[in-house]
Amino acid sequence: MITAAMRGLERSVQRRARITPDVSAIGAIAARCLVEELETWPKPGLVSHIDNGSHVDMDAGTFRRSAAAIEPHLQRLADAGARACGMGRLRIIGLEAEHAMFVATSGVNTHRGAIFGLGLLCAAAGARAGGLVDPELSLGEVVRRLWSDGILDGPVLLHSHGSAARRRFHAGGARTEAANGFPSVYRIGLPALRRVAHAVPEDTEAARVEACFALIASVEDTNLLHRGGFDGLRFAHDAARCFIDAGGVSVPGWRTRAQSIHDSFVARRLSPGGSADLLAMTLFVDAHESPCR
Ligand SMILES: CC(C)(COP(=O)(O)OP(=O)(O)OC[C@H]1O[C@@H](n2cnc3c(N)ncnc32)[C@H](O[C@H]2O[C@H](COP(=O)(O)OP(=O)(O)OP(=O)(O)O)[C@@H](O)[C@H]2O)[C@@H]1O)[C@@H](O)C(=O)NCCC(=O)NCCS
Ligand SMILES: Nc1ncnc2[nH]cnc12
Repeated sequence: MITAAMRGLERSVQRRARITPDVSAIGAIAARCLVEELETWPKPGLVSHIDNGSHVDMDAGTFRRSAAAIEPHLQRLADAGARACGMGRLRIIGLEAEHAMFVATSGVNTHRGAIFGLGLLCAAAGARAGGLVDPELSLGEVVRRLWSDGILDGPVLLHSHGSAARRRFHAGGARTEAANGFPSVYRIGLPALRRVAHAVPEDTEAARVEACFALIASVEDTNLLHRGGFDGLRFAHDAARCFIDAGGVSVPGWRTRAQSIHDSFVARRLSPGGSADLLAMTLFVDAHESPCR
């Protein structure tokens, strides 16, 4: 006999199933988002399946190998989230993922920022799929509630380009973004992605390009600071903002304009790697929180 309580449980499980995939699928979804980020063009200064942007030491193959190598670790982070692990355990898995990335790329840093941010979102998706948190909470909010103290108290990398840029320019970088629940994803990336996905559903790449430019226009990207200082960051913000304010991908000829901005970043050796990571995170959150998928 089905009781009212069982019916209520069934309804709540169905509602969660609509927005929460199986824990075992989370790593594969995350890796797919990394590949979708790569296969987005034009992305100012960044590597894609079309060209290497402002980079001489990596290409699309390097990024594909990196994404494949870190996928099992992204899944381990999801499993750890489902087991209610704390930041100490997540950090150990994150460092093992970084090691796997460096082995796969022969020492090139392709995805350190993505391992950190996307990894935390995978752990949050695991916690949500495992029923440890309110299923209505966004993934960013789960990260903020469960791990923000551990994120901010974690050991500082003394020798990364990012930490040098943060010391010199007092930028917040990847940790601040994560500890605050990924405001750039929720306030900038997702609205831009969904605006275009709604208007032009057949061109998913256009939606990713719009989200990428919107992110570059506002993120305090430590990679841009590392390569171009304040002037480089300002140039990137202004160029991307100009593209979005002129109508972005809704205006005919947008690809040519986007390509010329891409060329102007390459001419200055600028690379917004943090915004690329945030694009992958935007795609991941969209895959988990879009009610109609
Ligand atoms: C906590 C860490 C993230 C520490 O890293 P770091 O001290 O370096 O901190 P950040 O500068 O804040 O950023 C780290 C990377 O995050 C990306 N990023 C930059 N700005 C932002 C931002 N505003 N918001 C979010 N994310 C951001 C960016 O990653 C991308 O760039 C990388 C390429 O960098 P690099 O090699 O330096 O640059 P190149 O230009 O290629 O070098 P050259 O050619 O000039 O030589 C690439 O990885 C992209 O992903 C920042 O680099 C974290 O690393 C840490 O502590 N990890 C330990 C594990 C852990 O705690 N994990 C938690 C659970 S998963
Ligand atoms: N496509 C890309 N190009 C350069 N740096 C990146 N970091 C993450 N994705 C990137």
